[in-house]
This record gives sequence, structure tokens and C-alpha cells, in this order.
Amino acid sequence: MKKLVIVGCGQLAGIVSDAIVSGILPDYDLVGVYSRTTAKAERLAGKMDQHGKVCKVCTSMEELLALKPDYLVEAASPAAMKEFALPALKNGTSVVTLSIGALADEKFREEVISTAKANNTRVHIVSGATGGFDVLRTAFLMGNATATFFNEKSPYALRGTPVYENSLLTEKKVVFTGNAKEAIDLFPTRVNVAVAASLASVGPEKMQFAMQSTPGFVGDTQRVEIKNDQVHAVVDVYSATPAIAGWSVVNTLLNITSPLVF
Ligand SMILES: NC(=O)C1=CN([C@@H]2O[C@H](COP(=O)(O)OP(=O)(O)OC[C@H]3O[C@@H](n4cnc5c(N)ncnc54)[C@H](OP(=O)(O)O)[C@@H]3O)[C@@H](O)[C@H]2O)C=CC1
Ligand SMILES: O=C([O-])CC(=O)C(=O)O
Repeated sequence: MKKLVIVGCGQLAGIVSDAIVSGILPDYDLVGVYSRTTAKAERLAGKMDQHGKVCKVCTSMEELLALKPDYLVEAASPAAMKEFALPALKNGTSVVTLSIGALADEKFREEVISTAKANNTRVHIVSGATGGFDVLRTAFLMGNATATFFNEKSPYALRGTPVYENSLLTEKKVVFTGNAKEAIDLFPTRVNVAVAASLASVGPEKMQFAMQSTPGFVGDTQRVEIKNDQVHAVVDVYSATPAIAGWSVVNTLLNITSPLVF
């Protein structure tokens, strides 16, 4: 059995713990959870307890890492990923991350890579709200590739960001264009998906990114397009809720222990 812990006990972490309870991840024991608001970690551990599974509520990362987990699911934020990835990797704990935006910072990414190598650990980048990383990477490896990312959202999903204005409630507008690095700098918790697709292909600075706000739109469209001399691939994913991202963690955890790897 692999020892698993979760950092960040919100919506997406709940999908992973539900998958454990329902038996979809038989190779993992969820041994501990940690969240900024301890009550949320307690709620998740309480659910495990109701199903006869012992899961420790930790009140610090040190306490969580002392459990010597094999894998840590990061479902908190890019800032948390920046804080916890290196200590986890040095602890012998591989990281499965949803907050891939943290890796848009090249210096941090290089530190993560060298720390993982030195400690025989890995960082697994989940497909999140998009996918097709195999085809993106393959098309990139063939050479001469360009890639673009388009995200469509409801204006309500942009409240609290610098691009929000009331007129978005009635007018369709492209609210941001730039590259994936600039996008994650402006929307630190909303475009991890674009950074992930860029890391699988042309990189955060070369991935052209556009975000459109559409009145009345529900959910998200994420459309990645890559072209090289021979290939034109489009990965176009609509999701009504972010649940697909939580399920992509489940998929990655399955792949880690499965004899057949997708
Ligand atoms: N790759 C992808 O395609 C996608 C990635 N994401 C990313 O996944 C992550 C989780 O999303 P989601 O579950 O919806 O978010 P939620 O806000 O529902 O849950 C995040 C939880 O993490 C906790 N948290 C935040 N910072 C820290 C920290 N430094 N230390 C410990 N706990 C922390 C929060 O605490 P508190 O309750 O105190 O706020 C909250 O309970 C986010 O980074 C999000 O941007 C989301 C969708 C798609
Ligand atoms: O729902 C989205 O737009 C995806 C998301 O939050 C992210 O990538 O961080």
C-alpha cells in the first residue's frame, strides 16, 4: 500500500477522498490531511472515520510529512505548492499537484526538478480541466510547434480579479491576451490548466493565452491547439464544474500504481 496525504481540504480534495472511500484507489491509504482551516481537514478525516478508515488531522506540514507519505496530493493553491513542494520532495514524498501554475516560475521549477532528482521523488502534473498532454508533448517533440490556449468563462468566475467590470454581465469580451506565464501571474488560481498544457508543450512564455468572458456561460471551456509541420491537434474540453480536475487526480493516482499506464 502507498501512504497518501492531502494538503488543501476543499472541493477537489473531496473528490479524491470520496474515490478512496468508494474503493477506486485500492493501492492507497489516506493517512493524513492538512488544511489552512483545520475544521476542513477535520471534516474530511471525519468522513474517512465514518467508513472505518484512520486518517490523521495534522495542524502543520511538519506533522503531515512526519507520517512519511509516499504521495502528497496538493489541492490548495499555487502559493501553497511553492511553500510545500520542496520540503515534501526532500522528505521522500512525491507530489501530485493541481496548482501547476507554481511551476510557471522557472527558477522554482528548476529547484523542484533538481530536488526531485536528488531525492528520487517526482512531481506528477495532473491533466486537470484539460487533457491530451501525450499529444501535446509528442507534437512538441517533433519540432517547430506553436500552441495556443483559449479559456471561456462566466463573468461571475472573474469577480475579484483585475479584469472584472460590471459590463461583463451583459457583454461578451476577450478580457485577457498574453502568454501562459502572464496569465497565471494575473489569475493565480484560475489558469493552472493553461500552465500545465504549456509545460507539456511549448512552455509558459511561448503558449499564447486568451480568456473570454461570456454572459450567461456556465462552467469552463479550455481549448488547446498545437501545430507543427505535420500535426494539427485540438484538445477542446467543456466542463460544467471543476470536478474534472479532482477526477484527474484520481486518474493520476491510478496510473502511478497501474500495470497499464495511460
Ligand atoms: N489544474 C487544473 O486544471 C485546476 C486546478 N485547480 C486548482 O486546484 C486547487 C484546489 O482547488 P479547489 O479544491 O477548487 O479549491 P478550494 O478553495 O475548494 O480548496 C482549497 C483548500 O486549500 C486550502 N489552502 C489554501 N492555501 C493553503 C495553504 N497554504 N496551506 C494549507 N491549505 C491551504 C484552503 O483553505 P481555506 O479553507 O482556509 O481557504 C481550501 O480549503 C487550487 O489551486 C485551484 O486553483 C482548480 C481547478 C482546475
Ligand atoms: O476552471 C478553470 O478555469 C481552471 C482552473 O481553475 C485552473 O486551471 O486553475
